[in-house]
Amino acid sequence: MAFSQLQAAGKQTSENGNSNPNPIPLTRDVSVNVSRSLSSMDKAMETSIASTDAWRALQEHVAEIENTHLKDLLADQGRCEAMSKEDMGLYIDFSRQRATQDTIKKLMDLARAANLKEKIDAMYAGDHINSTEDRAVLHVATRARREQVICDDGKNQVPEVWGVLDRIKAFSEKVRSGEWKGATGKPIKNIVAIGIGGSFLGPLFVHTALRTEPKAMMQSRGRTLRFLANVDPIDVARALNGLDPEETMAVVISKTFTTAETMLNARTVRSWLTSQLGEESVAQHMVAVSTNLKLVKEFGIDPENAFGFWDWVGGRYSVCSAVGILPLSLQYGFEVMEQFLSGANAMDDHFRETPLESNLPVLMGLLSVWNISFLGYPARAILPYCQALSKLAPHIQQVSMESNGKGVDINGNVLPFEAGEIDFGEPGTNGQHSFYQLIHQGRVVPCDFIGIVRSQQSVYLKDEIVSNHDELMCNFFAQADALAYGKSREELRSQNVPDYLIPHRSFTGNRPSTSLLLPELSAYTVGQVLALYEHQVAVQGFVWNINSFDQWGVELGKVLASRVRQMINQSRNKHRFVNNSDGFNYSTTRLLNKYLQGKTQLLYPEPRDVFPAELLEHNPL
Ligand SMILES: O=P(O)(O)OC[C@H]1O[C@H](O)[C@H](O)[C@@H](O)[C@@H]1O
Repeated sequence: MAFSQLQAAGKQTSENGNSNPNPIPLTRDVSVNVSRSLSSMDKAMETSIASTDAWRALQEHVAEIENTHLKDLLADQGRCEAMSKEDMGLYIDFSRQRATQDTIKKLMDLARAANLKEKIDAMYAGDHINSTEDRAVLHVATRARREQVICDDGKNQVPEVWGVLDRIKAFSEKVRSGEWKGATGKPIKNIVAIGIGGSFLGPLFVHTALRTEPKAMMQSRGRTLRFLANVDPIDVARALNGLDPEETMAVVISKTFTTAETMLNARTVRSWLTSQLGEESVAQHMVAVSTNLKLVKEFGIDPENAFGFWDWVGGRYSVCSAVGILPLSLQYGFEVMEQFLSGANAMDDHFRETPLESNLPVLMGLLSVWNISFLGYPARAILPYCQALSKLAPHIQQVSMESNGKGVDINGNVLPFEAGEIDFGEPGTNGQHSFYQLIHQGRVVPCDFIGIVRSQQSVYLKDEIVSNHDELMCNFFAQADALAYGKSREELRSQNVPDYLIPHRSFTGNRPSTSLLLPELSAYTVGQVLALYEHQVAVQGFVWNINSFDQWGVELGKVLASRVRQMINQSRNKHRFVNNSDGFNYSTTRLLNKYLQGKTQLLYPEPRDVFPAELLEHNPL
């Protein structure tokens, strides 16, 4: 079946009917949107997954689930066994989700109604499922084994992928061994990776995950990897502070090589380098990763020092391409990064080959659709009990929210329900002392608890009854049960809690979570976790029938920022403030003028060619 036919998912089984037994308004209230014509809404409903029998069966099933409590569901051992899965060393326990085996069966029907399997196959087959940009979605090819065949437009992409990986291996070994010399003959010890969004968050997540992993740690001894993402000059100062330009290499990472923030940061760092090492130093001190090698060359970076990737890799899915593998290989060595790629590849195989019923990303994806679209829980907390995973949530935020934060389906019809998920998270136990209060007694936020069996670092003090890592993991086990079971008023009474405190100290429980247990946090398992979450997000999007691989929503702000940029430039050059004829609304005009007035009172530096290195010297951080 062609992908365009798959997109009409749900039509086959559609029987119109608008009854929603759910007390929560899970479909959009279309009556308030006057700009939306009835016929377009009808069309949207007709083609939507929400019009299928499978969707309606789940809506009706909500009432049954509302009559259950997790403390009872957890007493059913058969259910718990059926709802725990283990594969590739990963153990995932879904038994604390507000779902029964019947729910899973109904979700499988939904997956079939959405043509989920066919859509997964279409992705691997290189169909242009990113239809608004007419692109294939093949990040799985960036971690394919050498002998795999993954085609775009009939051409196997894997040899090109390995062509770049082989170059990264050779280049990183040259730099790490000291054979590659900086402009003054010193070896390169520090890497500053300049990039934002997908050209930053994935690499930062993996870097943070590996910093304390024993093998990676050994490989990175004496080396520094820093990231420069924000266009804020404060971020420049923090990224460069204390680095010796003679020993520093900047890796400019940008899929498009046009992103305003990245390009200004790249020019700023170039100026920092050349002001101290001379114009010619760019050749030894700046390299690039991009799909736009023409612009890389125009920027002044030697094409020999540029590492390409392809338009079939979405920015937020690009960490396994040169975007992540180049800076991370420079820091940890290519061998470590190859392990990471293998882990992601293993999860890719699992996703493609495992029947839906035991497919980990599919189950995670379907259960999150259940939580969001049926139970009415739009948020999810990602809670790793592992400090090394502290940048997982920020990365998944982009993967998930930029992918599925959409208002129309893949055919452009307004969605009759809210898609997307609000993701956030912090490592445990830090989060417990911050936002868990809300999760325990306020809003219901389904949680992903992630625990590790063998910690990257081991501390066991002599007089303690458990090791430090055991202490951390006690919380991993306890929190999931606290959310599920809660604490009843009767229990509190039996503990002689005074009456007036009982409402404050009781917990409803029945709050869903998933527990994920990894044997260890190695480069390999980091790759597995990455791909698990990427595919979960794809599953959600495939079921909602949206295009998870474009991101038009980020454009409007960029266009408006460029108008403001022109205005500020004019105001600086012509020493004037904004007036009514400049085309800004009243509020923005006032805000801009407040800003410009404030700036005139400052001793503002004149534009200059070189980065004011003395700023760093005078302001040690
Ligand atoms: O890699 P670049 O082309 O510089 O893009 C960086 C980022 O730009 C935009 O914000 C997009 O929404 C992101 O998806 C992308 O990752």
